[in-house]
Amino acid sequence: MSFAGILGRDFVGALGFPTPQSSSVPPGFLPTDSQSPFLHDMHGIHQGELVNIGVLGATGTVGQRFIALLESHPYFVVHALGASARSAGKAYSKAVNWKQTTPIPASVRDLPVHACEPEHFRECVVVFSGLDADVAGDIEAAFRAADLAVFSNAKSYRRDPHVPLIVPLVNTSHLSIIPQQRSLHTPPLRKGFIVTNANCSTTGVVIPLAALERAFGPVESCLITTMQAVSGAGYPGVPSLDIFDNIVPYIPGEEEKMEWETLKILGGIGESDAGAQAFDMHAGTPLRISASCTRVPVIEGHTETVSVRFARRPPPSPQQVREALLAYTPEAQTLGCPSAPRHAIYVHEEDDRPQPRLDRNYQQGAGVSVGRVRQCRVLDVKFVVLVNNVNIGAATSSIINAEVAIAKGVITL
Ligand SMILES: NC(=O)C1=CN([C@@H]2O[C@H](COP(=O)(O)OP(=O)(O)OC[C@H]3O[C@@H](n4cnc5c(N)ncnc54)[C@H](OP(=O)(O)O)[C@@H]3O)[C@@H](O)[C@H]2O)C=CC1
Ligand SMILES: N[C@@H](CC(=O)OP(=O)(O)O)C(=O)O
Repeated sequence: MSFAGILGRDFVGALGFPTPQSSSVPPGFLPTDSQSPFLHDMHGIHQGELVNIGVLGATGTVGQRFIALLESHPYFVVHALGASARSAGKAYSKAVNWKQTTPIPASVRDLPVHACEPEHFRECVVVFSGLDADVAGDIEAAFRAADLAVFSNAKSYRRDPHVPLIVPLVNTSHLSIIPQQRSLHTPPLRKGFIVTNANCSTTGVVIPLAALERAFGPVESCLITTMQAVSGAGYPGVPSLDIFDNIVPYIPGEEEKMEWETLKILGGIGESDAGAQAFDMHAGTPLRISASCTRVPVIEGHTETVSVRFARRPPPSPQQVREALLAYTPEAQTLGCPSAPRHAIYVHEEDDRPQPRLDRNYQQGAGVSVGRVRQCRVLDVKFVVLVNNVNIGAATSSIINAEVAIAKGVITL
């Protein structure tokens, strides 16, 4: 663990940004390093410096979570809001059907909601998008063309060969493709780009898979079954008469997304003969994935059962897997990003955890919880993972991605 990690928390704590629950922290895992001379620059931000951000789709499930999470952010300040023509022209508190457990932040209540046009966001450095995927494509392209840094939750650009699909606890190295993305525009963009997050169920599974690949080398096969919360479908989402007392064994497009997104995220970036960068889709050791996705009567938190086979023989034991998950430290954490969880993966020893109601707020929904790590009689090892679909599955991922982009100088202020 570098000293940036602990300084990040001290810096954040000093600014009043909520720190993760210490009761969830595995014993013996906290670094003990002390002060560093680099405190002011380690996030790519000078202490006291603020960054204006905009939220597109600000009235939706993900948009509301952005606003709730950013209320006490140490340097991001919500400056401009956008939504559909139904909401544009109204004060935020009048446009939104607020469903968060904390009140609408006072600084946002009276902000006007604009149409999603770049001219209203000119003073923003970063734009977070929680737009409906039906409209996100054109709107996000217009914002990028206006030289804005866009962090999107929508699926529209995830397959684009020049757009990184980043789960911030896994593949922040993929930000290296941004200069190529900018260069493809005429004239080349100086600041604009699009970074997308993954599907929320993909996010939940790639975090433990990345930890396992780091410790034990490539995973060869993976079988996943999801039990996805209704909030994944936005608001009002699945009708109550369809989901009470029920399980729906189909979520359109979800299984396909999980199966290919995982390959882009866990793959590397290679260089073609012509010198262009390209995602290798886990080509070195092909990873076969089969996902089955279901909708269950849970409000927030997707639960997934995962079975894996490793390329390496003999495979690691369940105990070695537990230790590797617990030890996993993503780059976002070592960079000291304020919204990164202190511990990416909590490993439960209890047989009846994780559970969505009990575990979805682990590390403010920024980490994932794993349990029931055990031998698999068909593949090698199996476990259960719980991911907060609205936090690290959506809004928190975009926020950490933007923090990493600033820390690495991809966004200059
Ligand atoms: N919910 C989740 O757990 C996850 C969601 N996502 C993705 O995030 C995105 C947002 O999802 P979610 O918040 O659930 O969706 P919601 O349906 O709750 O919100 C959609 C937002 O898009 C806005 N919008 C709709 N049409 C237009 C338009 N024509 N022009 C401008 N804005 C428009 C809405 O504004 P208005 O209120 O004015 O209609 C609203 O703010 C989607 O792409 C989704 O696939 C990704 C991962 C997880
Ligand atoms: N489809 C997911 C949420 C979502 O919107 O996914 P995506 O961003 O991949 O369309 C769910 O229902 O839980």
